[in-house]
Amino acid sequence: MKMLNAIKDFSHIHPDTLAYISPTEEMTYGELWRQSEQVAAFLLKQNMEKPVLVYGHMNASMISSFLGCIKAGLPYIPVDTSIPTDRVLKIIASSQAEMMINASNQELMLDNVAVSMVTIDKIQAEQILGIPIDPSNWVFGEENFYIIYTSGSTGNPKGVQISANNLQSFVDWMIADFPIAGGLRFLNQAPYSFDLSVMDLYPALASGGTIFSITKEMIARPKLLFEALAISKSQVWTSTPSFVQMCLMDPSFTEELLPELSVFLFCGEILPVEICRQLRDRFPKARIFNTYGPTEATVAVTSVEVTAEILETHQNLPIGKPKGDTRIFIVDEYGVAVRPAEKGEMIIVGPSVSKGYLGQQELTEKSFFQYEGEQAYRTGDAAYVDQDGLIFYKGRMDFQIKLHGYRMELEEIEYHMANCKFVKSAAVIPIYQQDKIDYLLAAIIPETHNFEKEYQLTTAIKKELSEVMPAYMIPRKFSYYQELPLTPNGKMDRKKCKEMVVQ
Ligand SMILES: Nc1ncnc2c1ncn2[C@@H]1O[C@H](COP(=O)(O)OP(=O)(O)OP(=O)(O)O)[C@@H](O)[C@H]1O
Repeated sequence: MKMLNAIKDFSHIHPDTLAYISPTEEMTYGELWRQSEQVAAFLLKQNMEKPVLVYGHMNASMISSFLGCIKAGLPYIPVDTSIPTDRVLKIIASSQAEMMINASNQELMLDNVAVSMVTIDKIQAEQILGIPIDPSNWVFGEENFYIIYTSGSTGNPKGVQISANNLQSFVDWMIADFPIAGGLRFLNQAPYSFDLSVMDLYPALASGGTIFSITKEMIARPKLLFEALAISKSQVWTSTPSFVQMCLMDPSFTEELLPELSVFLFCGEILPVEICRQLRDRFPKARIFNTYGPTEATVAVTSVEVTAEILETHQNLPIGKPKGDTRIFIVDEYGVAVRPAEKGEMIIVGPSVSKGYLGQQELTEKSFFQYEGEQAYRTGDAAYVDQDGLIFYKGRMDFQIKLHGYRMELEEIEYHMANCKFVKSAAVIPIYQQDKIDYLLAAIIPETHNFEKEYQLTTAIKKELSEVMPAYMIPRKFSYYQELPLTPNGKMDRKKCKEMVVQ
């Protein structure tokens, strides 16, 4: 595989360059290559065929374990320590994994499970023969490189299989179409079980860059987070919009904190215009990109640079245009292409589309198909294309709700709310009575304001909303909070928001 060969060459020429830094650990390219050889040799000795679970949270040895699995011809499944045990068990059952590498410093107790656990220390302590690993063992072509589990609407995790070819197509695009020169520092916010992390991990390693990780403990304690950012020397920022929004709440989140930052890459959620305006003010030298994609098409497949002109001319930011090797069609409910500017479901066709969900034939057939000899995926995301060929995301089809007979999208309401003068961030929650939605409730982090009473603030927000949306879409009740919960992946946690507001 081209990418793995690039990492190999770089490790041999620059063994002392840092591949990975966290405030508690460092790992050079030489060490990364050596440790991954040991992991591979250990795995080859076990003579296994099933994917290998790699458990941990932002540990350097997670990365050497990933590469070790790949060199042994086995795909890996990243499992972050924040994933509840019950879900880990479901992932083990679904993947039929026989081995778990524990790269964390904490023990994981799994009862009655036929999976062998091994720590990195144990692997390193073994006398292992067979190094260097012959590249003929490496994962290759359509073979699976990693399997990332997404939650799926049923609550049962779905294992998205990403092949070496899928990943290579993504990495080639990142390096060719984004300002990612060799040897940059990449900030890593997303845990490895979330595919947004792939956006920093592999472009960094494939270009001789360095990954700087921030842990969930830091994210939970802004003081630690800002101390880490201050020493990170980050040049490429990759995160969800929700995460950067949290950072923007602190006035010290400016160019002075991160003087070398040159690129912001966003993915995973709607990127509000207001966030980009603030970023342009605070980081005037940095370029901002909005990218879009589902895990099923390898992280991201569209992109747009959010320039001053785009910001001036758009109230809703586009998600951009597809990468060169990929086509996106917008189709109606019968699968027929809609007319230009009409809304429909996005279908992604191209070499980074996954072969499907591991061991779930029926689910795979529902969402994946072949189109003109290429793999295609029904995203479940609504969108339209404007006359310049820019795609605009219009929410998830399954976030569509019906209230008093009107069909509407919760994300669209949230989007308009986030653009209101007095709103920093908002989640819109449908409140049910029996099986029917009774009304909508908005959970809001307000901007600083001078209203004496909350109802005055509510009136002002409702007035602003009435200028951009019909009355039936405006939430009936408003609640105000200091912060709204995020998922471990850094996206807005709608489930927790709901629990919070209906208490
Ligand atoms: N730039 C973007 N703007 C708006 N929405 C986006 C953007 N990028 C991604 N998304 C949304 O995120 C979805 C992909 O996210 P991901 O593959 O992580 O799965 P998820 O459904 O968010 O999470 P999970 O299935 O694990 O609960 C896309 O289908 C889309 O709805």
